[in-house]
Amino acid sequence: EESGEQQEEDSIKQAVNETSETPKFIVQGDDNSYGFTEEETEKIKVTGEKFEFQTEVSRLMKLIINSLYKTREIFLRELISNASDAIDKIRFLSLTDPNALEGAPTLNITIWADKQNKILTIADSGIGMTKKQLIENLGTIAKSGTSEFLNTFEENKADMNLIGQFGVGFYSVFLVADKVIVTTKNNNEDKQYIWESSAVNDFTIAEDPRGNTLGRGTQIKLFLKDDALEFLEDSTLRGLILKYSEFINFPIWLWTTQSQVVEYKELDDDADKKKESTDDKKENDDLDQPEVEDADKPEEKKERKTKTIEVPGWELMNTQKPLWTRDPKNITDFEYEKFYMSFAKDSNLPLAWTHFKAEGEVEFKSIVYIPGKAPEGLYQKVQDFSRNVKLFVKRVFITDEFLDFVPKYLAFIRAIIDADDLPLNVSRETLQQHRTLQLIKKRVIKKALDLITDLSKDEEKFTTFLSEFGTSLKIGAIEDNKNRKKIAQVLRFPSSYEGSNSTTLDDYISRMKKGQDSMYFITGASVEEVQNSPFVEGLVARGYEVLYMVEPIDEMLVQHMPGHGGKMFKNVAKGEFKFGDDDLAELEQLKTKFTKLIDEMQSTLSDQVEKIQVSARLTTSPCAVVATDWGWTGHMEKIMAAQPFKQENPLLKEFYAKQKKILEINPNHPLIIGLLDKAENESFDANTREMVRVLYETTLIRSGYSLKDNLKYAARVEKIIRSNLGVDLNAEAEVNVTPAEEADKDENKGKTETTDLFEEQDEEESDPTKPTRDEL
Ligand SMILES: Nc1ncnc2c1ncn2[C@@H]1O[C@H](COP(=O)(O)OP(=O)(O)OP(=O)(O)O)[C@@H](O)[C@H]1O
Repeated sequence: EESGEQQEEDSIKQAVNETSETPKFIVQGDDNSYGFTEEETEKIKVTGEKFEFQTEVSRLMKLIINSLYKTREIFLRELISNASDAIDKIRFLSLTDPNALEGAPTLNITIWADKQNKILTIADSGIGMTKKQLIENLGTIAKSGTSEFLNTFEENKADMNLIGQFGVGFYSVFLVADKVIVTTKNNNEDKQYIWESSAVNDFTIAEDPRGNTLGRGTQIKLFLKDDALEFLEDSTLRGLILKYSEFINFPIWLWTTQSQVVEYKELDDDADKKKESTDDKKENDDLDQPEVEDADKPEEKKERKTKTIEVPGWELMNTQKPLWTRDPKNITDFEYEKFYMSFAKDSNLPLAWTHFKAEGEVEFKSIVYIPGKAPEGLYQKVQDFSRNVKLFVKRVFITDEFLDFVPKYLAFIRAIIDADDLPLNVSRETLQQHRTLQLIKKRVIKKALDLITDLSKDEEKFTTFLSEFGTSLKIGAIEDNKNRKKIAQVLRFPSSYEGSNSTTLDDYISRMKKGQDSMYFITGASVEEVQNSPFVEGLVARGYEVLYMVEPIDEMLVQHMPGHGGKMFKNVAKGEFKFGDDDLAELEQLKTKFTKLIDEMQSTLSDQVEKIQVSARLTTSPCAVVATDWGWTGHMEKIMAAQPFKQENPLLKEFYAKQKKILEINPNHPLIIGLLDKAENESFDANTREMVRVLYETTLIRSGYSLKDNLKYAARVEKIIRSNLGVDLNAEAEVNVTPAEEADKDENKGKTETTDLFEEQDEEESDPTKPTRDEL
């Protein structure tokens, strides 16, 4: 194990050494600083082509320029992240093209501040951009949803921190700079180009008059605003780079001035000369200390002295040992959280994670995260691929453009995968089909589900999880045959059990009553609706528990997942319903007792009802409408009515809608007993039949169905009210309305509000008790 770790360590070191060569020494004011002679500046002016920014970009720039955003330092995070992406890209190309790195063999990011000219420069030896890419990448925003983002931004000053997530990170440079020059060189073009903008409506692109100075890569110069000069300070930059670049896999070098204590031998007669040539303050500080020692050791006085000098040079800011390659034992939660926020570009903390090393059939290291919040549009397909999984091979970033690496229902997880056994010399497409990758997928899915199962043991966290990703989990139970059982174990539903707002299916099963062979459930729009449903009352009264499936997806879930733990689901609003054997015998007796009534009712409702039967499920309601085992419940009917289903499959819809229903009657309800009386006494007259129809339609409503003909129902109810009040059934309301007159076309002409007012005043004036206008 240990030697494995050592090997690992060595191979990382090797990987880093390949790329961590110190950048060349720079001198303030040379090419690396302002960079252009007057002549060159003139040439750029003459040859530069002007381009308009896309409208969205201009809108965004305005927002950024006028923003009083407090943490404008994020611009550095965005630039470092772009630089790192650009190096990832060229490194990936170099795997198949050995010449790709030739132009600039050292892969790194360099940052330096030119205090004199107030310029901050960030450079990388990444892939660089061609002229066409410059125009596209730094002039337009391709990402969908940008307009919506800008709208919310303009309206309520949304969090500027989100800028990176919208693929517009580059433009954040205008938070701190009023002019930006981007110099870039890509292998596919001989020329090096200069992009320049002062954040107005346009930008210019010109060929670099200095020629190819970069070799390859991109250099971004920010001409800092006067209120942003803090970003030239070593200490500020050092702090920010440490904060934002901790997980960048390439060396980041900062040009700093470091204090160094140096020892030197002093010869008596040289001492004074030296003193003059160095900085006063430093010299005094340094020379004070040794003097004490000098008294003790007079003979060394002339020999050794130390002093502090300021040495400019490149300082390496990061260690680049990727977090996933480290031993989980030595990684704190805080580090995992920071890493997540950095690689997932999420400003929310992750909810949970698992860090593992897969061995055996396939070997890889991985960290799988569950985010704290569901990303926007989780269920809408905005891109063909999702960027939720980042694949590395031996720490080289390969791709995050996977076509469904994980099944859609797990699309919310974020993962880093670093494999050792994938071939690097194949295209990304071929790679996606590779057997090893298929094995990796399987492992990652299993780990993600294990993580969810573990999380389900933490009540608080799991509640958050379900409110964010509960629907995803149910989609999983519907779509993923192989993992359905595992997913079903963590599903939760509200139920009638002591007002429980969530129970697992296993817990439900453990509470099932003697002789109960299935898990009772009802679907509906809300817990309030279903718990008062006639279908639930009898069961709850008998002490049975009913699961409340109140999410739209639940109907589909029970269709695809017919049961769990050896028990089937049973929709209490559907099909036959029987309890124990005692109940059965009693039902048989009741059936005989109610035959007459059932026959009468059946003949009344023959066009709508397939069957009428004595109910075992009702207690307080007189009756209920039950769907056949293969028919739709009222809730399902409503869901289907809301679907654009009609166009897709009109025949199927009609088939279901025409399914006749079952009417169950409650043998203990006084209304039913009253009707039985009528049936037995041969007094089931037209009036009674009408009542039966109203009773049936009212029951339809109570059972969650909608009526086929609301007007007919209303007319029937009115008839009953009339006969109860003793009002003539045919008496009509006296219609006594004055028809509106045709407007006289001339009447209103020229009449304005002022003339109306005058008329009123004139009337008032004619009152003799009131003073006249003149008197006033
Ligand atoms: N240093 C760079 N080297 C090469 N290309 C770059 C560099 N910086 C930016 N780009 C190009 O410009 C594009 C736009 O950059 P921007 O930061 O605005 O968005 P993004 O990087 O695509 O999205 P995000 O900010 O979410 O990472 C990038 O996609 C990339 O193609």
